[in-house]
Amino acid sequence: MHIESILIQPSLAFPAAAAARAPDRAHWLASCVTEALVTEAQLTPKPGLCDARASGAHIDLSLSLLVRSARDLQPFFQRMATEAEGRAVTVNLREQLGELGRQAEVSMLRATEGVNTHRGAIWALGLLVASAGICGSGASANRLCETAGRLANLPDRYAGAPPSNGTQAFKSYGATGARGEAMAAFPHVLRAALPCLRRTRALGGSETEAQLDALLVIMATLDDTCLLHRGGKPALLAAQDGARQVLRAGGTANRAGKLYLADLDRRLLRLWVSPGGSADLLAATLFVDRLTTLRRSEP
Ligand SMILES: CC(C)(COP(=O)(O)OP(=O)(O)OC[C@H]1O[C@@H](n2cnc3c(N)ncnc32)[C@H](O[C@H]2O[C@H](COP(=O)(O)OP(=O)(O)OP(=O)(O)O)[C@@H](O)[C@H]2O)[C@@H]1O)[C@@H](O)C(=O)NCCC(=O)NCCS
Ligand SMILES: Nc1ncnc2[nH]cnc12
Repeated sequence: MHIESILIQPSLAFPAAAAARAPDRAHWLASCVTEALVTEAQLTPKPGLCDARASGAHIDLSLSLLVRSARDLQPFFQRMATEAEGRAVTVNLREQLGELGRQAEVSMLRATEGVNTHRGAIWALGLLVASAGICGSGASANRLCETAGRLANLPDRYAGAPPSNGTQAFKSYGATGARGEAMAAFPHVLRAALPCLRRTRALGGSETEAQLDALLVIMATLDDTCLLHRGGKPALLAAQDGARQVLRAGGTANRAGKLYLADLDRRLLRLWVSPGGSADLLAATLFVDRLTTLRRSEP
């Protein structure tokens, strides 16, 4: 291949020095993000969300669209990991990641013909994949979330402040949404979902049951702006109460828990609301779990 044609390839458009440092690890990290997003999308039956059965409380979503979106985003996550590799947590890095995040959002909307499939996931998993680049292999879940939180707390001069569901949810309900969760170092991932995922597995539950329980434990306390902006406080409370009811019944590995889960799904569909932020945080949990339990497979 001629040198000029290499230089204009989009996948090589980022700093050559950074790309040369650890392309294999960045590629692997990005493939773990995609795997986490696809696993979340395929997980069935999720309450109110799009899954392998149906579109949930969405007219414009499908499992194949979520999978396409997850695959489309992989090169952006790889660039975020490459960019962060071995760097310190600085405003400069935060702004570079913000630019990549905005480019990823544009690409997602192009790939899905305007459907917002993964805006929250780009934010949460973008910060976490960058954190994995900064921390290097072998970092604990605690360190990964704490480093991602430090990045989220830094200002990004170029972010702009377009009106969004998040800003509206903050004005109306004081909910800090996706920003607040990241700035607090992902407490729903670290202290709720990850322990829950591992507990259900340890108790002999199936992988599906463990992932569903992890989703429900997030839903039980998260101020999910997707629920708030479509259904207000009643939708948020219905989702939180319903999730707690399943967990109190012993989770989805139990018969009663399964029945309450089906009940919750019906309630959310009746209200026509969907916990999209909780779905993103489940994907974030699966990513952190993958990085902290299968270290031997890291390049
Ligand atoms: C910093 C941003 C996240 C700002 O975004 P925004 O101001 O909109 O903030 P939030 O609403 O709080 O969150 C954005 C998305 O995050 C998900 N989410 C919601 N609540 C939480 C929560 N408590 N914790 C974590 N994550 C949360 C959620 O994403 C999912 O839902 C989306 C689908 O929603 P839906 O309502 O169906 O569709 P819409 O089209 O939005 O609604 P309609 O109006 O059509 O009804 C789907 O995307 C899921 O992913 C929230 O939507 C961030 O966006 C930002 O600044 N980005 C720039 C890039 C950047 O800086 N990146 C940094 C490095 S990676
Ligand atoms: N499975 C899903 N259904 C609806 N919205 C989502 N956002 C992220 N994952 C989702």
